[in-house]
Amino acid sequence: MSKLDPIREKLKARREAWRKLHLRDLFAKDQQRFQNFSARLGDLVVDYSKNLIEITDLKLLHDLAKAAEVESWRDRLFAGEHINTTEDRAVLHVALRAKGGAFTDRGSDVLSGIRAVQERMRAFAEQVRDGTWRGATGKPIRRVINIGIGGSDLGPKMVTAALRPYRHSRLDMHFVSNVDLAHLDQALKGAEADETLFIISSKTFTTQETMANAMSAKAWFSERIPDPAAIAKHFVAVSTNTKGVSAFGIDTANMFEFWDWVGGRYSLWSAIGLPILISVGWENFRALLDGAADMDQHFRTAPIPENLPVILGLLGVWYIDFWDAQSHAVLPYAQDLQLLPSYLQQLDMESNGKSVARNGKPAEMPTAPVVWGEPGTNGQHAFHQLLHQGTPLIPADFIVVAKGQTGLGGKATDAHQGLLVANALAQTQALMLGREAAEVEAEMKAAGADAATLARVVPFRVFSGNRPSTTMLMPSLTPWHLGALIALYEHKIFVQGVIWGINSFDQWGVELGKKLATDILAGTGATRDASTAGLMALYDGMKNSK
Ligand SMILES: O=P(O)(O)OC[C@H]1O[C@H](O)[C@H](O)[C@@H](O)[C@@H]1O
Repeated sequence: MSKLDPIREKLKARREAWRKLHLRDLFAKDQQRFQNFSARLGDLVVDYSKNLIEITDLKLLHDLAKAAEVESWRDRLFAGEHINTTEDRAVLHVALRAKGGAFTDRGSDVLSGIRAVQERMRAFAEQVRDGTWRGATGKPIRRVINIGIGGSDLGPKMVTAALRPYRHSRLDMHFVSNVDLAHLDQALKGAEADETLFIISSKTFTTQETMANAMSAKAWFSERIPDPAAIAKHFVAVSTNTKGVSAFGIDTANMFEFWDWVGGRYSLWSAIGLPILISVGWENFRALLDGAADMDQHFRTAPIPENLPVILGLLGVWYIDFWDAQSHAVLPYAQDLQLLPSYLQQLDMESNGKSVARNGKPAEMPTAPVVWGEPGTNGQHAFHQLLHQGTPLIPADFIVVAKGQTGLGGKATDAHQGLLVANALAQTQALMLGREAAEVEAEMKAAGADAATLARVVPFRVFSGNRPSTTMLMPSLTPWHLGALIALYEHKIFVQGVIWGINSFDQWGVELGKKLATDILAGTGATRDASTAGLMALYDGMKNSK
């Protein structure tokens, strides 16, 4: 029996008690509910009062965190212990953004290496930005194409998109991840070889898709500029694999290094962030790191009841383990955060999408949810129907930014932003309050509806309410706020991994498919089962048909 079990039993009982509770009543009863159930880091405010919790529930959840030793696991992470046991690695992405302090792996300092690479990245990015980095024909770079996948794509792509107003106007940023050649084709459309910089980003420098895209990019480039010496001006690499980079034909002088203690999905703070740095410049990149560093410090020092990542982690555990929630919606009310949900899909689902605990036994409780979402208000006109009236319980994060960043300025920005924020708040209110039959009836009667119409329509216009949401509010989407927000999710996911007793930092689940794809390419894979054999035969026919 786990020492968490007695607390879990109490939480189960509380979940039963909730069958008679409604958030509408709790808000009516407690004028302080917002103050009691919100926390902040600086001006990043997290309002979790519209969640299905009372003080009793929160206290039990805090007990759960304590019993799972969240604080000691957190300290082990920051101390550089090899908590990624299956790969025997430290988990030190926090060192990449640290403002100072001491971070070691196997007793050696890691900060000096981080600073040295940051200096090289900064110098290189500065040259690309100010135009002193010249291409093969002496022109400055206009297009940057990052070739990478998973963690070597999603983080830099999401952040570069989110920091749109901070981007360098001459530099057009593209991200190619899919091995479908259509993706590279799109990025190369209209590109001039002598004005294009390719960043080949791969921790391992063996990832099939990235290597295939990098080879094709090199072939495209060499067709246009056959001089082998030109490669050094147009191709740089970001990797932990020096040999692989040299073998590919990139001068290691043009390689930006990182280390095995940086997990792919936690790597945007490392040299993998080079496209971000090139696009927004050092000051803004450093502000992004600072936001994350400040969240790290908060995570390290804030007591559990005020600790944002712990609070969010516990709320997720509450819904997944005790309310049978299977998904979690991320709804940024900021178009520039449109890629945040897909970024968080990898962060959360690749970290905690596991069913074997650290001790090699089956996990005791359900683990990571399906993470999904779209920017508001778009989602309201698509899937919010299900959030409001569907059968599953879907906790949702609403990310709200007070000031818009359109650059159009003036009244238009204010008017649009007013609409956007009103919609975000209205959604959380509607989910929480719901709408009872009596209210619907009264409104319809006042509008002149007869008894037959009421009978036909009222049940369909009822909203149960009592549907949980968390609102994260910030003044504007600055690099600092974005850094803090990403680190908040990183640590939330870590807290959940600790409570579920799983290692959030390996990803064995992605291996089998890679191996089988290799077998299928080699022609040995189709013999394993009739479905694959049948599909292969059809595929062979289709690809050869005229
Ligand atoms: O950076 P790379 O070594 O090319 O890896 C790219 C990605 O592919 C792997 O399969 C993992 O699932 C990801 O965690 C990783 O980010």
